Amino acid sequence: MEQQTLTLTKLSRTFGETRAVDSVSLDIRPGQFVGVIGRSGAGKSTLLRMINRLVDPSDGVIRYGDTDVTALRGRALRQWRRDCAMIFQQFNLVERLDVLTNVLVGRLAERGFLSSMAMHFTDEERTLAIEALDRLDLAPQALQRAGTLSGGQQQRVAIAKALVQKPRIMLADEPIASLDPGNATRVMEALRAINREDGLTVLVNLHTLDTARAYCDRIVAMRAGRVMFDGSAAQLTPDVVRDIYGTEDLSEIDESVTSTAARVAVPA
Ligand SMILES: Nc1ncnc2c1ncn2[C@@H]1O[C@H](COP(=O)(O)OP(=O)(O)OP(=O)(O)O)[C@@H](O)[C@H]1O
Repeated sequence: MEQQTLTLTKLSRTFGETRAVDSVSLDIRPGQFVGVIGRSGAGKSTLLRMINRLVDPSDGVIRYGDTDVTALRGRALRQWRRDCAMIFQQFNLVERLDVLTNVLVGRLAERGFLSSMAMHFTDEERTLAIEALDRLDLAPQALQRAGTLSGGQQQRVAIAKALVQKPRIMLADEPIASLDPGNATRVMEALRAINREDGLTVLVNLHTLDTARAYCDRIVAMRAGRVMFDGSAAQLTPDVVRDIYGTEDLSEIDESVTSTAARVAVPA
């Protein structure tokens, strides 16, 4: 499916006195792999949630090509949410259902209410779901209950579920924050494979700086709702890191950046 540039213009969201996102402007070109980093509370989740309209902006505009995403309502808004699939830290699967059914639930966004309720899927949809699972090395687990899989496997099921939605953008909100290093690496590699093979734009919030450096073409760093840095991993010097994390003490930076979530091995 043809992809367009996602443009955020002076996008803001306030919650009471808190400016969670404060006048953020970004252009995200088709096929980019963008990592959003910053301390807890910097506004990363709010930014992602505004893009798929789970949270409404207080101010500013989101455009996708010629479409004013901020103005979408009803059916057009549902279509947009299908166009930008979202992966969450907590996987959001129905644990008692099997893996294949969980993936097929990704197709429900296409349907009217009644056919969704019936949970009836066509052979074509089942094939699509199995192909997506196979890409993520999970076809053998298709009939297993989702709740019996490891966290990393569940997150890859969530990615398969997002893929059958046939999205144009993949948004991932701290997708590896609850995973051990091995599983975190597999999930990041799955996102990278989808980005490279399908040319899908990926926008991922990450706690860990080394993960962002290892996987992202472009790193956007936020602090107190604002973009502090926007560039490549190579441009992310220790001085910039100090600015982003707001401390002079580099050992404290290492602590805050690497200890709260899984560390990911840097691929060769
Ligand atoms: N629904 C809400 N109601 C009130 N305040 C909120 C709400 N959502 C976010 N905030 C506030 O907005 C600011 C940004 O939060 P956000 O979750 O976007 O940051 P984050 O960088 O994603 O942090 P984390 O990594 O902890 O998720 C924080 O001060 C947070 O407390």
